Amino acid sequence: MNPPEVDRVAASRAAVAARRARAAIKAAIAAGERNPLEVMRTAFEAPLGAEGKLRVTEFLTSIPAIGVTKMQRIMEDLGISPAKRLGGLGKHQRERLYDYLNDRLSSRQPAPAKLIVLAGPTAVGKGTVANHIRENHPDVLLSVSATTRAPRPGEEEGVSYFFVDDSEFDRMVEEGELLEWATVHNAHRYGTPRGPVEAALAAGSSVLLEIDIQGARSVRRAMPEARLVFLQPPSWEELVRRLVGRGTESASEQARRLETAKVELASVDEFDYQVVNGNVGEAAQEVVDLMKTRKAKR
Ligand SMILES: Nc1nc2c(ncn2[C@@H]2O[C@H](COP(=O)(O)OP(=O)(O)O)[C@@H](O)[C@H]2O)c(=O)[nH]1
Ligand SMILES: Nc1ncnc2c1ncn2[C@@H]1O[C@H](COP(=O)(O)OP(=O)(O)O)[C@@H](O)[C@H]1O
Repeated sequence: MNPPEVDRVAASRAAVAARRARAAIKAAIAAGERNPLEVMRTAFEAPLGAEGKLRVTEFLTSIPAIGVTKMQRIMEDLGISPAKRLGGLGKHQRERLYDYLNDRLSSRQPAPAKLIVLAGPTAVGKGTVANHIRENHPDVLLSVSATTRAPRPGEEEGVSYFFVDDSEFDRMVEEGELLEWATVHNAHRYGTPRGPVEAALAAGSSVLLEIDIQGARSVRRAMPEARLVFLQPPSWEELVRRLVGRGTESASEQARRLETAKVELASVDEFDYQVVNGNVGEAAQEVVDLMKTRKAKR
């Protein structure tokens, strides 16, 4: 071998060894054998060592409680670019990341959630579970949405929804009165009035939003402390049965909603909790428990 080739071989061996060292650190974090905070301290002291060369993205996802979605959110919240390595973080980024993980890892039990978003596919029973909570847990504020759709028989203004026309909805959007809003099922606009939610939270009450998945994503951006609950059907067949059994949509609309439901079911990983709506009372209790008790994340 001539000298440049020797250099290349040595360099590629060093690269393989470095990759192995990083993989070993990640495996040790994942197995609980190394404390992520200690790994960070080592990285900051020796930015060119194996710990320092770990990408922040791979470091975070090796921590058992953090999946890819959560990692992306942390990176976004802390303003860290995905290319960064632990050793390459600036002083403020180091402090923010360290404090974030320190808080998260040292409080073994999360605080009760005050703001819960209940979302899930069409006809899974979101409205039914929310109604059960309204009737049995009067201390929980159920946000009343504004909508541009017409009232159905039996629906009450200000209880089921605030029924507004397009121009009033435009005004609410323009004046920032909505915490989030979305066009649902390609048909009508729905939005969460900001005032009552903020007032209830300020007074220390628990608030439940029963909204669609786009809305859940918007609330997460606007209020990162919100916990997102995905209501699951016991099975796909049962979801179809509920949609057809409700009988409020035409056959073609049912088919369209079921197509959307497939996409919606695939978004479950974005949520903090899953609750299966087998029995309405039990599902409602599970949701309420998230607000009232210190319950471990699942
Ligand atoms: N983003 C958003 N979605 C909402 C809001 N209020 C209701 N929704 C959603 O709008 C969808 C349609 O609700 P509705 O017209 O009552 O018909 P449903 O499909 O029979 O429940 C449901 O998925 C609700 O979760 C809201 O304020 N914001
Ligand atoms: N746990 C449950 N078991 C059986 N049927 C249910 C259950 N929850 C809801 N349903 C029924 O399923 C249908 C859809 O429920 P709904 O609350 O309107 O769904 P969503 O608000 O998610 O669109 C309704 O006919 C409702 O009575």
